[in-house]
Amino acid sequence: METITLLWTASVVGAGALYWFFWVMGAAEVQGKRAVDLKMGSISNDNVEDKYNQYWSFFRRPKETKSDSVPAFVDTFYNLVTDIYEWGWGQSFHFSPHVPGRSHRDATRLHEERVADLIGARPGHRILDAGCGVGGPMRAIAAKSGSNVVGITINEYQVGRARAHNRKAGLDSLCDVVCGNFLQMPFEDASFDGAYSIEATCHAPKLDDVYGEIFRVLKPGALYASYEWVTTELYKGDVDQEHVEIIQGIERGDALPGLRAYHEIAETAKRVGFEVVDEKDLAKAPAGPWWSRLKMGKVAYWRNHVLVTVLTMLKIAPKGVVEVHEMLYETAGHLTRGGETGIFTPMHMILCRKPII
Ligand SMILES: C=C(CC[C@@H](C)[C@H]1CC[C@H]2C3=CC[C@H]4[C@H](C)[C@@H](O)CC[C@]4(C)[C@H]3CC[C@]12C)C(C)C
Ligand SMILES: C[S@@+](CC[C@H](N)C(=O)[O-])C[C@H]1O[C@@H](n2cnc3c(N)ncnc32)[C@H](O)[C@@H]1O
Repeated sequence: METITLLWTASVVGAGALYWFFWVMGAAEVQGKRAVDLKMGSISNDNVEDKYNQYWSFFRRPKETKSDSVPAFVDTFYNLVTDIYEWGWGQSFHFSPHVPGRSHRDATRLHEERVADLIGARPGHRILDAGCGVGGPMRAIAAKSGSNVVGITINEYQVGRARAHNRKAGLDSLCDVVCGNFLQMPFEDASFDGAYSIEATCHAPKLDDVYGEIFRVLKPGALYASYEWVTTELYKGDVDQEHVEIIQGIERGDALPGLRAYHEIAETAKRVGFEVVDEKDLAKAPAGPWWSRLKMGKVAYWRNHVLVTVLTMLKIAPKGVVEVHEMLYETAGHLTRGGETGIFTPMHMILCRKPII
């Protein structure tokens, strides 16, 4: 083959490989975010480093002084991670039990639809999603049940993303999103027919405050279901240093003011006035391991790391993305260990009813 032909073939193959690496392999498994569109939420590019440092300074403060600043710290966290989550995970920011023979997308949807069944959502109902992210669960629940879902998130950037996804999915007549704090919600008393939260109330410094607010806005007789992040009965923090390190790693990488123990969930629900209808760790057998999706990805993580590094060097992605991506990679390790040891679950399900007085 002539040199010119060789060079020509090499450059075509090289360009094809680069295209595949960045755009095909690097695309989210769900349509939406691509690596080239990564942003840091509503943080301007010059402020990313400061915000990232501000995020870490939270963990250096004594526990008592942290409480008031939690919503702002959680908001900063979601500015930093929302796009990376969407790009590398999808529009639903939660785990689900692995279902043999089904895709991650199906397993995610089934886990969300279970909530609609638990709370008996149906057409005409107004349902609250406390901590809605970019709305993956809200769309699945509205589509399955025909109910109207109102989501609340502390992060303004997520509101924009969620509304855009709702429109694109043709579900904006059923799904609404507001920016606000679920510890002080801008909703009338007794104005919802049902409520749920998926892996969100773990961000509340005091669970009583968010459960109390949800209790207030529900109509008497209405149901509330939640998937909670908790330590299980296997957690032995007083005698096992590895347990402590895993749990602290999860807290640091997921903006948590402090993980709760599984028994605190029903205690809190009863304290604010709910009747507990059911409670179950959905991660327990026969459920497939929720953490397997995190483990499968060594090559994917490496590819993503190369991608964010190159995109940052080219100034396509903002400075700071690499650091945030590294933090998430480490967190994935802690979450996986939490799952393997059985000391942590992200799906401690509780179903409660507001009594009819
Ligand atoms: C409920 C919460 C979030 C749970 C999960 C949706 C996220 C927890 C850890 C995240 C990730 C870890 C590793 C990332 C990887 C390095 C990157 O290349 C692609 C994205 C990740 C897989 C990312 C995706 C979302 C998580 C699984 C908390 C915050 C209460
Ligand atoms: C891990 S995400 C889960 C999102 C969604 N439930 C899902 O499964 O896709 C947690 C969500 O809780 C929201 N959140 C955390 N603290 C909040 C607060 N004080 N008020 C309102 N939303 C909050 C975050 O903004 C984020 O949207």
